[in-house]
Amino acid sequence: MEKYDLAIIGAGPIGLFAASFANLHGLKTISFDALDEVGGQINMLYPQKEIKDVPAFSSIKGKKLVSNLLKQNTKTNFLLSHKVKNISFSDDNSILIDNAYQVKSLLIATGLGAFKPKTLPSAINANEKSHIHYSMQHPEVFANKKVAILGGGDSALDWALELSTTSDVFLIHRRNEFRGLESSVTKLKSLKNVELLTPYLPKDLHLIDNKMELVLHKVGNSDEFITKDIDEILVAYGFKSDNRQLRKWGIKLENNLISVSQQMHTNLPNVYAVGDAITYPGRVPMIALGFGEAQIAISSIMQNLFPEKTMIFHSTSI
Ligand SMILES: Cc1cc2nc3c(=O)[nH]c(=O)nc-3n(C[C@H](O)[C@H](O)[C@H](O)COP(=O)(O)OP(=O)(O)OC[C@H]3O[C@@H](n4cnc5c(N)ncnc54)[C@H](O)[C@@H]3O)c2cc1C
Repeated sequence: MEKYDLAIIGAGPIGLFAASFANLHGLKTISFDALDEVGGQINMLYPQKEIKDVPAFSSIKGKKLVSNLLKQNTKTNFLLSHKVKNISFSDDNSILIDNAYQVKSLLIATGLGAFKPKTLPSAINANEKSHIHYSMQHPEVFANKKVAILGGGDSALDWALELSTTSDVFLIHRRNEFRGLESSVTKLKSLKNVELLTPYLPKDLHLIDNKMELVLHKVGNSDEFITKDIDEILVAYGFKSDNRQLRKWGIKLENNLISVSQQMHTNLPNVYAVGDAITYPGRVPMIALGFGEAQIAISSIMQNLFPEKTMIFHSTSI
């Protein structure tokens, strides 16, 4: 049985920062994530976005923020592609995770839950699958190609803008209106290498000689179809998140989010929670706010584990 002071479930931005702050306090920490890479929503949804509201950076690319957070984690043991399914409590109040890891404290930083992309409903064979993508983690795959982006929300618009610098883009949405910034739509409409196709839905896909034909059906008009030659498809239909296990673990939820005290403590002994997984009056889903919650949680955990220690936050007082 592996033993740790602290386990963190979720290696999104908030779990990553919590782990590095735990490193600073000398806590032996293990961090789990269901995905095969750290970075949570940033990595999956907007690695190329210039984030402008993280303190001390006038602007920082999502990907860079995640790699900076990872660099601060010199001592964390990361266990990726591991979705935590079970937690149970021993008589000494230690916590068993998936019956293999024994920890003194647990920090839940699972965001809205383990997420999976909403996939294309049409039947797709294995060859075609290799041309269908659900994230922009590797933008180089699309460079100098014809790319169909499916969807009408923020991610579809951001990805279309990003790829318009390197590729020919078809942005395909089932409605005439997009659910995102009007300025992004105006900008996309002005670009020669971007075609907005609305209201269309993908109907069929053929892969012939490594070239794909995407057949589109005009919504509301049963016999109007158009065909586009494309190289890659980027699906931006959003993600399904699953945090059902929280209920199973006995954690008190409010509107499917975890209720916490001001110390980020849940209703269970030695179990804390931070980031988009939690709720309290006035909370907003922002990275900087989650970083502060991580500091509160780790400080509470330190005080709980080592009550005899005086927590020194700064050696000089004012
Ligand atoms: C398109 C978009 C743009 C955004 N832009 C900004 C912005 O500019 N500025 C800003 O401040 N915020 C922004 N946000 C919000 C920000 O991304 C979130 O507030 C932040 O990601 C929350 O971090 P988190 O670590 O709490 O959760 P997440 O990033 O959701 O990470 C949670 C992690 O937990 C893992 N997980 C879940 N369940 C389990 C399990 N059972 N076992 C193992 N692992 C599990 C998941 O796989 C995931 O990696 C944006 C969000 C979106 C969608």
